[in-house]
Amino acid sequence: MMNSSGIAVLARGLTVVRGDRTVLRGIDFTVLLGRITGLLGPSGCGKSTLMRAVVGTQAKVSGTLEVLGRSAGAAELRARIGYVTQAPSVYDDLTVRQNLEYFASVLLPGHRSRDARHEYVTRAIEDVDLASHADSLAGRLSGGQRSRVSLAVALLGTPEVLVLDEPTVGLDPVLRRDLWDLFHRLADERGATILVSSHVMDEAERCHRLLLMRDGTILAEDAPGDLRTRTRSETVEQAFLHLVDQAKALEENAR
Ligand SMILES: Nc1ncnc2c1ncn2[C@@H]1O[C@H](COP(=O)(O)OP(=O)(O)OP(=O)(O)O)[C@@H](O)[C@H]1O
Repeated sequence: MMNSSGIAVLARGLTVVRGDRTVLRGIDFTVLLGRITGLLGPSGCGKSTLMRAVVGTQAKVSGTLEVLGRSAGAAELRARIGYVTQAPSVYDDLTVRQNLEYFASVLLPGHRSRDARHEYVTRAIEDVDLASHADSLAGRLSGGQRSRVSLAVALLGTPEVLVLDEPTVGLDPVLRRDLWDLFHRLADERGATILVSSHVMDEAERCHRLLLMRDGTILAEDAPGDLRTRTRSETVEQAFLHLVDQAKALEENAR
């Protein structure tokens, strides 16, 4: 469902404390509807924490965080957001289809939903290109295939927003390319909004927009091309390093 603002996620002064650390430090950003936004930054900078806040599973969140015009974590958002964590959550002793049928029955309970469930399951399996493994036990799949089962679970019920935490880690180049093609199909054909994290900078070029993070802050929010032009860099990686150096210089001057 579109809203008139064109904004899927809006954060203002978003702060998250984990243990005794302030992991997100009063950050502002927006994620646009129907676009692929890449969340990039080094390990430990707060990408997963930001995603958990967006899907509403993170404690100690303060500031403004709205998703599809509602407060993040609101019960009515649950069916409208698909979330894939870094650890694939699939049952090894069930087949691919059984895994999806189980999650579909949680999403759409009751015998009246049986036909819709069947359609969702079949479509999700096809989306992630696992039709030939639909009857294989999840425990016998490769790592990449298991992560695609997790992605299929997130695609059930055609959510408007997909939050994907490093979905391409450990995948070979062909599978990575296929997954990115799928993300673009989901955005172009279904109007899905995708927030996807990665610490591989070459994946940045595949996104419509980028949020570059460093140490709990947003360094830049821009389209890859604009970011390269603005920083006079040839690659997003160089742009990122340029912005890190700039931020460090500012910090030192402020001391
Ligand atoms: N349960 C926790 N308690 C306290 N601090 C935590 C907890 N979980 C994570 N952190 C800290 O929060 C910071 C951000 O972690 P987060 O997982 O969001 O980073 P990330 O950018 O997703 O990293 P990666 O790319 O390695 O997954 C890290 O410095 C981490 O040590």
